[in-house]
Amino acid sequence: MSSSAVTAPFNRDALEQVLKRRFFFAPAFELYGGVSGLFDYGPPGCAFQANIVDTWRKHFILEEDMLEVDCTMLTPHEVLKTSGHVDKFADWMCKDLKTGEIFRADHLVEEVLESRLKGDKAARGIKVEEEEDEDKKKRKKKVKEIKNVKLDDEVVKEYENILAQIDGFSGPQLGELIVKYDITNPSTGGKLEPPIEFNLMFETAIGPSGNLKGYLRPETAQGQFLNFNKLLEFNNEKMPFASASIGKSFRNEIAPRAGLLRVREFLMAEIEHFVDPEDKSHPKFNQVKDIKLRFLPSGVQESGSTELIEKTIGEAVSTGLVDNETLGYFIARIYLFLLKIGVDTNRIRFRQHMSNEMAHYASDCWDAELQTSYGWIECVGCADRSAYDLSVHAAKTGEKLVVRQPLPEPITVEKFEIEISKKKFGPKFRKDAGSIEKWLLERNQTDLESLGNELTANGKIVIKVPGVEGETELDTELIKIEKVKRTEHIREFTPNVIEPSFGIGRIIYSIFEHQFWSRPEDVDRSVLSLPPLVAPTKVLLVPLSNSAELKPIVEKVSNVLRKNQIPFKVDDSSASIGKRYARNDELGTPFGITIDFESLKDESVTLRERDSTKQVRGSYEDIIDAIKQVTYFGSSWAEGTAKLTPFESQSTDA
Ligand SMILES: Nc1ncnc2c1ncn2[C@@H]1O[C@H](COP(=O)(O)OP(=O)(O)OP(=O)(O)O)[C@@H](O)[C@H]1O
Repeated sequence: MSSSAVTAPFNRDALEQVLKRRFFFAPAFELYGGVSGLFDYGPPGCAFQANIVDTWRKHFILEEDMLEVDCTMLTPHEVLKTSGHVDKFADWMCKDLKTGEIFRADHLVEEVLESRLKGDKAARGIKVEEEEDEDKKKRKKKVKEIKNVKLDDEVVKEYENILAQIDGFSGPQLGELIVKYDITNPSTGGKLEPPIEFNLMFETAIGPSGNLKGYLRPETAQGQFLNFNKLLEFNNEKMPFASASIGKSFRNEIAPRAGLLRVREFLMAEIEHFVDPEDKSHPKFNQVKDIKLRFLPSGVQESGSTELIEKTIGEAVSTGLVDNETLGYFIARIYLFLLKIGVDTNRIRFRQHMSNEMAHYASDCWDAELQTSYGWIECVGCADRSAYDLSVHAAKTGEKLVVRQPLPEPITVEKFEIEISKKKFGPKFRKDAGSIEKWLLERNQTDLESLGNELTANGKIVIKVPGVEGETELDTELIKIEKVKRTEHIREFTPNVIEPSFGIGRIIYSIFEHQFWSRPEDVDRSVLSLPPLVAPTKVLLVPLSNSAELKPIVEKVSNVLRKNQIPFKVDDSSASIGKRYARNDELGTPFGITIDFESLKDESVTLRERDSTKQVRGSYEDIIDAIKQVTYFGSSWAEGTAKLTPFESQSTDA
């Protein structure tokens, strides 16, 4: 049973208590008061995460023959400068002039406008569903903003319009909104400074001299790009291909919040799929084309709406809503993965980045967002990053990051080429000769055409080379730029990159919310309906009593479970069987095996299913086989246990 089948409203407080009590995760360094945005995973959290990662590896890496790499988290400054992170990986923050309190500007605008809209609804007598978790209650007490004030209809429209596009505003635009709507520190009403940029990377120095500046990586992608040539060679130069990486990333978030949803250190799983820019079709697109998804296109958001459009991924690609087949293929595969690990199908949407939100080099970008009690949360990003990353690293290092493919037929091309008179260059420019030469050789065809035209017209060109003092003048004695005809046998191109990027912690937390419910007969008995495939422990082994007589058969069943590599736990405590099962329902353990005195006679045991509490009986070997079928081979409970005998005579859930 999934939570969607249960009528009781979701109770975040209750979920948080279970997650804490069962040590799925907890604030790190709690003994020292904790540090915002840092969390430790306990045993069930670790096992759940490991199973999700294992499923991810099988679903993506195994399925697509991807090449996994494990690159370092410490990254030199130069790499992240080239990738653009040093200059642009920032969020906008604003400071309360008086108290020094710091807010992330877009989140502040969002929260304040949302709370004003709620107040407006209340004033109009419209019922608003309120989350009543501790965190929110505390904040509500502090937030002076939330008043039941009716707003003008026009203002309501403006607010809704802004909220629909909240991810797309620049810092100065957020500053204007803060002034226009008189947004202040929600807890004190204090005035705020205009938003300023805050770079999210943790800076450090590599080595004892302190001379080599570095950062903890904010994503795993750069290591994959830098190993492109080695990976292409490993792949026998075959295209397209994908690399993948799973590892920690670090972001110094301005205001970590909402538990695992916004943290400062988190596990990422990222794919870089390298594809021919002239052919972004995907050979397996047919397999997914009929999958129906819910889309929130950029145009809809820009018109101030959040209405979802439902269509198949095939239609989305053929109508141009999603830019290309490969991007569409990954969107569908992301969806299937999320379903497999326990995300509720009704609470997934794919939101397109608006043009002002998308990186300038990206050609299309969609986020898989999951609905939680904190709103819609981006859990997977899926972007077509074009040739940006490989191009900038190639330009910086002078190393070609390209694919070379033999052409079926030779072709004749006309190209601008530059000829440098090295004999004259050295003596004339001395130490700068290398930099100037490198700069010239990095020019693309458009640059060369205009430089060539200038050289022909004026007999010289004047250029500014970074790192070379003043301007550099070059005449026809030093360089020639001419259009030449050549026959080419090889096509050389920089691949484009489609990048699905998963935040494992955000997905984990969303699944907790999607699969948490309470038994209708007793609200204090909560269940985490984690799919057997990813549940931390698959089986709870429960001897009916702790009589020594049952020990040998418990040992026997344990050994077979161990031999089959099925994670299990024995609970031979003196608590009632019902209590023992209730504990494990909270841990998401999908199956229970009860061993009783009958088992001594014929080695039969009872198998209980967590969600329905249905039971079947059979030999322990058949029961373990059924567990294997349901857990690892996709059988339903009914299919997996078809050969076993329904067992109803005694309820173990009492
Ligand atoms: N602070 C964070 N805590 C947990 N997960 C994160 C965090 N930042 C990013 N992620 C995860 O990494 C994935 C890829 O990162 P990406 O750079 O696309 O996120 P982002 O657009 O910066 O996220 P946001 O806009 O929410 O800050 C996200 O989809 C998300 O699942």
